[in-house]
Amino acid sequence: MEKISVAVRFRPPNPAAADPSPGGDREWRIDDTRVTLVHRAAGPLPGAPFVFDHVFDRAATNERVYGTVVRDLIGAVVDGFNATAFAYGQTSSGKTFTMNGSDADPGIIPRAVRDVFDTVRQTDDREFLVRVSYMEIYNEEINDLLTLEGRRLPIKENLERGVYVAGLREEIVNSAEQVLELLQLGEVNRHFGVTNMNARSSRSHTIFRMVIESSAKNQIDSEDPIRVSVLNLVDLAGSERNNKTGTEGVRLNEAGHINKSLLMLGNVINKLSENGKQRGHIPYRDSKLTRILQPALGGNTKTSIICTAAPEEMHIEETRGTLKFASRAKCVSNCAQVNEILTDAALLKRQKREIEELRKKLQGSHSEGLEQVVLKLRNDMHKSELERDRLAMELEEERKLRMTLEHHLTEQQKKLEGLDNTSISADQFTDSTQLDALKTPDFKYTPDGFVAHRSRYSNDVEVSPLPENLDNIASDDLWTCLNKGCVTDLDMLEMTPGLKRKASLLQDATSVRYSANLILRLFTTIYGGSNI
Ligand SMILES: Nc1ncnc2c1ncn2[C@@H]1O[C@H](COP(=O)(O)OP(=O)(O)OP(=O)(O)O)[C@@H](O)[C@H]1O
Repeated sequence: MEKISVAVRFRPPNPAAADPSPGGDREWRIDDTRVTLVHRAAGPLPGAPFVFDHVFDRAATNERVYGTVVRDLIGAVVDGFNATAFAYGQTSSGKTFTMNGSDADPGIIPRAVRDVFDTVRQTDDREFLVRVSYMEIYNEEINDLLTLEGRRLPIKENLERGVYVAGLREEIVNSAEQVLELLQLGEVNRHFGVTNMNARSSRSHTIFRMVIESSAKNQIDSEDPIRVSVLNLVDLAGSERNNKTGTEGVRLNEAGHINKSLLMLGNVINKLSENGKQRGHIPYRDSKLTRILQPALGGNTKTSIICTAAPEEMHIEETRGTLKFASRAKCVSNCAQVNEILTDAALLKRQKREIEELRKKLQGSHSEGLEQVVLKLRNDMHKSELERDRLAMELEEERKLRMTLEHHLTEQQKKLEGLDNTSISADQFTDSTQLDALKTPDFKYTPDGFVAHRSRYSNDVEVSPLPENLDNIASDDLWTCLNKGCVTDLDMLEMTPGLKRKASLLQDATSVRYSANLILRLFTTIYGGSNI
């Protein structure tokens, strides 16, 4: 953001007046950048002095005014910034003199035109295309000053061009002389009128515009954007009081339009000068002047205002009004930036370059450490994933083992229940031999048969500790391990003929009990007793 630059210029006392001296008791005193109303005899009058960026007295030449206020804008315009300079002030205060000047002392416009071409010539690395247009706003209508056909031109607006005057002629120019010739043509078409205050009074606001396009001469690098900037040099019509100017008829009508549009300009400046929160809506659309100047007032433009003032005491109130306007304009900020137009290819190339720059930054010393940290984290994460998979596999195997053991347990329990429910009565047997065979051998006297001594079965079963890893032991070994102390000692066995079916029933029952017992212990050892 940068503030609008504001200068005040006092013209010499009107040489055309009967008494060319300022006259009266009061006068404006200039002290560097301060302007104070003083009484010639009594000194400063009540009221704070006005302070501006620059103040020029009657002795100031157009050359000095241009060099102080406008020259820097020309360099900026050639570099791609928009710029606007305009003269504001009451009628006959010296606006046209400041903008156009005289043969002896050319004004801002001819000086700016020459400077633009000089600067373009000095810029070796770019190619330029310069176009000019010249228009006036007369009675709130826009006329093209470079052609008589361009009358009542409409203002339009779109995203690409912003606010523009449709149908305005733009001449491509390549020298200052060419532009100055066009300007002379425009002056012929411009509305002037005779008033009591000015023999050649501007009855319209004029806007001379230079559009400057440039691109890099060396097109090897297609990334270079095209720059398009606009320089507006504006000579406003002056506010006037009818009783002073003595206008009537056409002139009165013109004066009404002039005063109204200047009032709108004042409103826009007032709004823009207010604190951001209170500012609210800016009434740019209330007049054609403020619409066309919109970018210069709070927009993307470097702007300088030269407020011209008359020194005579009879114009003190008008001058005070001009100084107040200038003071408010000083509070307005613009935000100017280089206007670049990128082709698609240029845009792509620019983005690629930005990515490359970011990548290089990442590879910088600081990011090297970061990359190592990232690498380590990635390795750690990979290890964690492997560990997670291994645990998942182990869990799955344990689950399968548990299911198998549960299945065995269920089977064995079923068998046990089957045995418990088996009650054999003596009636079921056809002879007593069969019945005897079911009796405990120890209590049966069988002199000729083999009797297996079962006394050992009453001993407590000694169960060996379970191996930690069941998979490492062959199933037979496991069985031996599990049944240590329970296996029948064959040497101790006395064979006895008996009822095979019944005997096998008993043997099965014994075997099942042991198996169930062992599986139960196995479960208790693996999962803890509560789960079973
Ligand atoms: N700084 C100056 N030095 C010498 N003469 C000046 C100066 N300023 C203005 N004049 C003269 O004063 C008269 C009025 O000036 P000018 O026409 O520039 O006023 P203006 O503000 O453009 O008026 P209007 O608004 O009516 O067009 C002209 O004769 C002009 O030559």
